[in-house]
Amino acid sequence: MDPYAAPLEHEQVLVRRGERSGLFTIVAVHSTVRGPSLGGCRMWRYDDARAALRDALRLSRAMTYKSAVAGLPLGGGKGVIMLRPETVLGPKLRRAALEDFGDTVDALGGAYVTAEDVGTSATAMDVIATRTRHVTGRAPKHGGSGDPSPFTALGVEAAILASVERSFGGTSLKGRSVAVVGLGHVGLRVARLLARRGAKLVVNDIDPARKADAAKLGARWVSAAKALSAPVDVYCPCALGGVLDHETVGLVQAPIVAGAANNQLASDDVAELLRRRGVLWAPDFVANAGGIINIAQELAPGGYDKRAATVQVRAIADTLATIYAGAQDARITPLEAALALAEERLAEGRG
Ligand SMILES: NC(=O)c1ccc[n+]([C@@H]2O[C@H](COP(=O)([O-])OP(=O)(O)OC[C@H]3O[C@@H](n4cnc5c(N)ncnc54)[C@H](O)[C@@H]3O)[C@@H](O)[C@H]2O)c1
Repeated sequence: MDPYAAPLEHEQVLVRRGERSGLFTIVAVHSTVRGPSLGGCRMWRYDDARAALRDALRLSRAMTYKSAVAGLPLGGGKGVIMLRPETVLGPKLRRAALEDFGDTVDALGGAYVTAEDVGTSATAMDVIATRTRHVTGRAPKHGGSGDPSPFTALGVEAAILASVERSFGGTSLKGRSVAVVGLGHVGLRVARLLARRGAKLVVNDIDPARKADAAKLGARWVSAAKALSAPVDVYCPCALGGVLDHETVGLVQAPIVAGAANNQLASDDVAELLRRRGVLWAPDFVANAGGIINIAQELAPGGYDKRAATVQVRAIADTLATIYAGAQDARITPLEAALALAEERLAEGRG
């Protein structure tokens, strides 16, 4: 059985071949129960249409849970512009594909609102905005909130503080050690925030060019394998997903895992393996919601307000504390507690 199979429980899935680019654009609207479905537009190479559709289905579902747990008045959706392995993406074709995607978004009449994701940027959102008004994450000069990464990083910091408080009884990071893997847009910012709080850092990135950043932070550079099994207080995955599976979970020495990466668990049952090992895992879709919380502010009646966004992002710590307490009371994993909270909020939306 395909371990990554996506259940079809969506409200709408629209697949269109773009009239300008000839490329397939897909939008999956998982839920609009709490509000318009919001999720990024991924421009990515796929071997076949099934893989592209599966991505849209899985990621849109995850967005429903992420926004519900964060208490946002939003549902979950996701867009995909499907490139073929052989597609040569010059500036003309890129623009044509983004315009085509804009038409697909517009055809949904506001049920889906797009944002940036892997392969797209604030500039891409400006192109999409020539075809539809259902766009967020545009550059600040266009009234948007720009790059979401600083807010995602702030949310991960809040998640780490809540986890440290739960495990050690205080939020001070002085003398605490953290292994950050992936020093990209989010990870490097997280590392900076933690260094400022006095944490000792162990870091890794697949890209050796990041060693200079590590040196500036006074962080110790180790291999990815060493970072995973480092005897630190917190393991903070900020690269790609699937890092914790049935094999790697046994290597984790840190009592806390909290990071930005999406889909950290290769499968949901890994959450129970972590619990049995006494590892506190901050569900990824709770810890990394800072970016979407910030973007949601663009849709607020008064328009984008950075200060309000910051307050809401910091509240990820409170959400996580509630999830941890609920998990302990019910003797379930933080993942199950987070999903239960999401279901509760979805039920409120339906009621
Ligand atoms: N950017 C956001 O606002 C945001 C929001 C929510 C979730 N996320 C998730 O957080 C993660 C990081 O996002 P980002 O925007 O910083 O991406 P990014 O591409 O800027 O950074 C990822 C970093 O990880 C490194 N990397 C990749 N594979 C690696 C590996 N196997 N071992 C070590 N390092 C590796 C890359 O070299 C890069 O420096 C992703 O999983 C993303 O889906 C990001």
